[in-house]
Amino acid sequence: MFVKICGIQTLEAAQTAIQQGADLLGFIFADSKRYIAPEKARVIIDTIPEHVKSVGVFVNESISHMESMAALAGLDYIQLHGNESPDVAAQLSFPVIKAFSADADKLAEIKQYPCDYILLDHPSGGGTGEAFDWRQFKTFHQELPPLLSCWGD
Ligand SMILES: O=C(O)c1ccccc1N[C@@H]1O[C@H](COP(=O)(O)O)[C@@H](O)[C@H]1O
Repeated sequence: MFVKICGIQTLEAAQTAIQQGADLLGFIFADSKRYIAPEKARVIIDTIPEHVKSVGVFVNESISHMESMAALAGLDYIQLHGNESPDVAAQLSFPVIKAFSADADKLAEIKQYPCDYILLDHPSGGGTGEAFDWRQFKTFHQELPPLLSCWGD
């Protein structure tokens, strides 16, 4: 099991997530009640152990904005959580996690997307905490890059 805990805003939350076995910590740089400024994220990221990786979540931002936020915060991964085209992902200098709405009909589109991880989310979007029926995607991993599944973290 590979676990990502998203919406980290405090050192205490990061430490608790790590103690509970998180592999990835997510920092929200999109419009959200869980937003964190990159400078504040940097302070937290500087304390996390090497085996835990940091992820910055963005929604439909420019490449230059994401690159500079990622450098400022010291991110390991950029998560694209909007309608970013494959070109955007291909131009980023950071490893990419691409979020897709959990829709079995999108398999062909998802397969073409250049990224390191796929993240499946409820069609209502990121940060809603809505669960989807992940059992319908049980066999996806045979055809896709590594898969992260969201259900209200
Ligand atoms: O968490 C947020 O506030 C957020 C805002 C905008 C885009 C993505 C966001 N979070 C990411 O979405 C997934 C799913 O969240 P949830 O299960 O709906 O709470 C979460 O893992 C974050 O990566």
